Amino acid sequence: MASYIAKSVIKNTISSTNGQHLNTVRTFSLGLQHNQKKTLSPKSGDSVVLLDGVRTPFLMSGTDYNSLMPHELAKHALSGILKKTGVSKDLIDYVIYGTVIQEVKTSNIAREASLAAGYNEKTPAHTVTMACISSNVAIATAVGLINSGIYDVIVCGGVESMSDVPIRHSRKMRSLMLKANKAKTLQQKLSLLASIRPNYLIPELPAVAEFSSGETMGYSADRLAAAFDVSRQEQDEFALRSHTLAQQAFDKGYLTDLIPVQTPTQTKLIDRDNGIRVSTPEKLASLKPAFIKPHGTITAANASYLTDGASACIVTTESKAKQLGIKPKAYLRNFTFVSQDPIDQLLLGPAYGTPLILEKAGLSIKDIDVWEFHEAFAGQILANFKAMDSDFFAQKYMKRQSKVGAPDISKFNNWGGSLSIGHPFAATGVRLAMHTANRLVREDGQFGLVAACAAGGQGVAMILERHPDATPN
Ligand SMILES: CC(=O)SCCNC(=O)CCNC(=O)[C@H](O)C(C)(C)COP(=O)(O)OP(=O)(O)OC[C@H]1O[C@@H](n2cnc3c(N)ncnc32)[C@H](O)[C@@H]1OP(=O)(O)O
Repeated sequence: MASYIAKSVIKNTISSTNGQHLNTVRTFSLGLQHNQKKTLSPKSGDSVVLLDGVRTPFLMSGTDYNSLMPHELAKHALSGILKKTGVSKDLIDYVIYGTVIQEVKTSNIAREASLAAGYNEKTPAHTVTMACISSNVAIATAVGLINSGIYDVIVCGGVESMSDVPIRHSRKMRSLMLKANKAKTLQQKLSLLASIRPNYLIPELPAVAEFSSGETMGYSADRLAAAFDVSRQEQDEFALRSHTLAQQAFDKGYLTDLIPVQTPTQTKLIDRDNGIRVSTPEKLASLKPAFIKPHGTITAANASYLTDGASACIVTTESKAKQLGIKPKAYLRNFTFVSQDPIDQLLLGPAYGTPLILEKAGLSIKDIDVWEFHEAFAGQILANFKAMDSDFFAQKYMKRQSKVGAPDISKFNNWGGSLSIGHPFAATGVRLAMHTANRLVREDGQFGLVAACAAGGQGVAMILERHPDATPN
């Protein structure tokens, strides 16, 4: 790690195909050339950087964040990022914040959470939603605003609370209640009351399902795993790997984006994720299928679970970071969003996004030192690997000449992932970016690739480059 920071560089600029400058950098350590690396830098102007990021502990829904409204949970991340970086609230130009299952009372949760966190009331805030990649959208939007010279310092992030999802009356009951509101006489009110039928009282529960097909994410993942011939054992092994690596990363103190939370109803400080659970192959094998019964292969243990949590990060320019005297974590080099058939390719965002982003950035799979994919389901990750490693898939579905290849597993989600750490939908994007940035430092890498799938058959891929001044804390 120290060797990277101490390296001096000689840059030979070569124009890459996408118009970015692909610089060959000769690196030296203790005066000896030992390595050759390349760096991506913008053609002109400042680089956009991920200054730093934080997240609350991610908790299984229905546990210690039970009593919090989502904006109350989000405020911990929003105040936490200011505390961690020392950036004054008055320097924040804008806030972009994601959420997926919206609390109707706080539809612009970005604003409510900023106010709750004590941000300057003069700082505008808007909410974004793109399912599980909402905080990736927040980051990408910030990069655009900064690159266009509109703002300098933007806070991005996301929150999800699955402990108190909006449960609605049935459509018929809602319509009747609205009519009752307008009824003028007692007789009109009584006649509406008399029209209520027992089935009107059945509530509408939100489902983690695709609107266009009605299929749950789990059901779709089960079909995907079967289509790519991913076995139950492979999925269980991957899930166990995720939990084991997350536990190790926590024990070693690597999860430095984690900030403790004190809720009004809890006396103890919440300072760790509570869904990490290193089990045994036998226990995992004993679990029943959760979605397609009785023959499906997705279980509670090889699926991500319903999670509460919030994240926040600061996106700014390299020169602004320098002016503030803060060492950035990483450069935000490039991103792409992808979209495909939401029925059969719902969860294949990483397979579609990875070759595109590598091409855009002028990199190859071998240049990636750190891989961070969102683990919606173990079967979904392994299906993505198979798709990425298939010439047939590349040619038939992506109209590409050949496969991009699967990630090197020794560089993949080395601190666990959404299966183990949890997946509060809109908060996960920042968690992925921070794991990437912090792993690049600890693992002495240069480029990290973040990718995730999202409802609607959408996905994201992003390239981060380690900042030479970055520290792991
Ligand atoms: C783009 C995207 O991200 S799409 C993904 C969106 N997210 C989703 O769709 C969420 C998917 N997950 C879910 O819906 C739920 O977590 C489910 C349906 C899979 C499981 O829910 P539940 O049945 O409530 O899970 P629960 O926690 O009770 O666990 C069931 C059993 O598995 C066991 N179990 C769960 N996790 C583990 C584990 N890691 N190791 C060992 N056992 C485990 C539990 O102990 C329990 O065992 P028991 O029956 O012997 O008591």
